Amino acid sequence: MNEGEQLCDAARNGDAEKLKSLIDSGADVSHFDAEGLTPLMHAAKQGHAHILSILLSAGAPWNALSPSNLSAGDFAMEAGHQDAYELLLNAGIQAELVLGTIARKANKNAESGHDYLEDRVSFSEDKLMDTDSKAVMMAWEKPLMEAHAKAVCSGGGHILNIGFGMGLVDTAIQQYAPATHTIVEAHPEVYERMLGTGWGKKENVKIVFGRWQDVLSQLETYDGIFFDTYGEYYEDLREFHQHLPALLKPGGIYSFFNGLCGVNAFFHVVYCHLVSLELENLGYSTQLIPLPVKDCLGEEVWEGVKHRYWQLDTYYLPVCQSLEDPE
Ligand SMILES: C[S@@+](CC[C@H](N)C(=O)[O-])C[C@H]1O[C@@H](n2cnc3c(N)ncnc32)[C@H](O)[C@@H]1O
Repeated sequence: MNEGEQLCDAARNGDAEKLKSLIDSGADVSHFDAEGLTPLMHAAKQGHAHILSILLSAGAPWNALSPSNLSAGDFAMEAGHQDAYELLLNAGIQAELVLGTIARKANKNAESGHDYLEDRVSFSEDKLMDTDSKAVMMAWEKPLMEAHAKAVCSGGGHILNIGFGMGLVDTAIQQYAPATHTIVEAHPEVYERMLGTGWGKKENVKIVFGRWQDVLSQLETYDGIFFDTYGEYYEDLREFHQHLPALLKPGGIYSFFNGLCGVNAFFHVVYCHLVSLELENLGYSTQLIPLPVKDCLGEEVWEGVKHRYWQLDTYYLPVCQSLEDPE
């Protein structure tokens, strides 16, 4: 048995002494065994929290994935090992807080050669697609969009939505008859379709055509704000959050499409915590309201769609409000 296999064995058996001596002699803590599992995954499956600590301190990656796309945190979560789960969760949050920004920026720069906004899009009854057969927006999200609209319109007044897509959230926002309803949309064809379907003629609607990053000076202050763009990254969402203090009125409600790492349950939890922490640092509390989505997501929903951007059973709808707002 090579050192990597021995490490996996020691992790599985909870044998700290053996594990430490293997690490000291240079065994690779990020080794994948024949099943495609790392020592961290083995320890997580068994709930050996002390082993996880040793491995993480020795540099074991918290976010390695098994062949079935599960991380150590997913294994701990599935087996109900609470201590192990919390340890991995903290490790994930810390790693993303410290190193994530740098890694994500590098990733964004490497991938940003292709600009969605310059591509054609195609509309059908149940989806809006880009040229790469990736879904920009899908009709299964309608109940989610209605819930977002209800949240951001709960105080009435002036509402801002960033990203029109299929107009689902905007249609729902209109039901609340806001005093004004501003929509920012950057894609020329989506914008054209908005005009073609009468959105430009609605009395309380103001359409701002352009990337939100470029039209901030045309925006005012709002009682409710919703953010849901496409072809952007977590860093763009973070950047938008920096502008919240200038855009959201005291007592206002902010929400965003929470598709963060929507294909992996544990990464999703890490990112829900991360975004809540980052919003807290900006002075906002975040409540995550669980909404079951399993029933709206049959196999047929994804027919012809290249990337299943959501694979989880529960959607956590964020409702954010200033921590300092009067009750
Ligand atoms: C996921 S869709 C929004 C779906 C919408 N919430 C709905 O209910 O149908 C994202 C939209 O954001 C637009 N978009 C992408 N990047 C943008 C940006 N930087 N500024 C404004 N809109 C953007 C896209 O063209 C697309 O129409």
